[in-house]
Amino acid sequence: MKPAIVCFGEVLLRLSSPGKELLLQSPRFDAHIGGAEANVAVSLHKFGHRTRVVSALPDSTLGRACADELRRHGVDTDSIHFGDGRMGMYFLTHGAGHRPAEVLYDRANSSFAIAPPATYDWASLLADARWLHVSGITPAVSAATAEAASQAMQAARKANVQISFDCNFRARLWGSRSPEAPRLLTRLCEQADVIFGDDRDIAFMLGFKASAADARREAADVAFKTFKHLRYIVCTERARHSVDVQQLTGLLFDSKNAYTSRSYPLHSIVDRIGGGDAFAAGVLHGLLTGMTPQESIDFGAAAGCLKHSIPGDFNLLGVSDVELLLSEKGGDVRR
Ligand SMILES: O=C(O)C(=O)C[C@H](O)[C@H](O)COP(=O)(O)O
Repeated sequence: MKPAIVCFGEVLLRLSSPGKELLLQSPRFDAHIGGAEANVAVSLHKFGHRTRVVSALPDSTLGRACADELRRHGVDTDSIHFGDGRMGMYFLTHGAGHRPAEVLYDRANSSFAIAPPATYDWASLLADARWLHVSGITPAVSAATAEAASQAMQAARKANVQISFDCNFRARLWGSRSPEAPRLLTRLCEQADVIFGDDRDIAFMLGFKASAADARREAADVAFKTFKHLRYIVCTERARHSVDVQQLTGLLFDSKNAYTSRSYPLHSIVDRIGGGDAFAAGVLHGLLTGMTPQESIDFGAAAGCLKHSIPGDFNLLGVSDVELLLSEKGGDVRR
């Protein structure tokens, strides 16, 4: 069996208003399953990897249905703990025109938030793993999940499992624990081989202030000096050209070089939630399959761009879909 990619984080139920409506403008919600690490696991499975989500869900119809949905997309859910607490949820209003999208979290005291760190036996959860992926959302959820994330990463390091960490800063989630965020995020980045984060994340964690025009390179240099296991730091750049057209570019830094992807205009966006996770999964697919850094960032940016065309949090597209975009041979209809 192929070695597994383990993703540790909260699985969420998302309730979004239909179309571009405001919440409860009409009395309906669309339901999707999401969560940063689950999104990465699903996308990596679609790219041909064996993926496992480690998490905690309520032992209820909702919790079981969420796990079923992940399993439907090929993710191994056998290590999900079903216990006390409630389903973590978020409400989403899609953005339109000048109105940004809005996320309302409803996940306090969720099963994941209250699960003690000892819920997870990392030595066995990582025994067949080659990679561990965690995001900065996990330590933001609760003190218990921050400790569990740290234990997961330490166990991975000990077992020679590669680690990626997506900073994913969510101010609304940290709430009153915000003063602790830089220290807790730094502690996790110290274990990572690959960090998804930009100069704002590095500045937030390390108090660094960019002086030159190339803030991202400077931030990457600070990160390489601070985090001894770091091999790559990766981020996206989103430029807004007009109300309706944004542009997405991927950037990957190693300790010496910078690699930049093609820039993709993002118009007719169907659903932008999960675009960052699809990008991360695309870059990880590149690194896991021996692509060069340039090929990896190209694949990641194309995957992130394509996710904007898919409703829901998951990028359900496969390698050939991404390759088609990379080849620039895509057209209106594939026949
Ligand atoms: O915010 C959270 O706590 C979540 O986990 C929900 C979202 O599904 C991902 O965060 C998507 O993030 P992007 O890929 O950056 O759009």
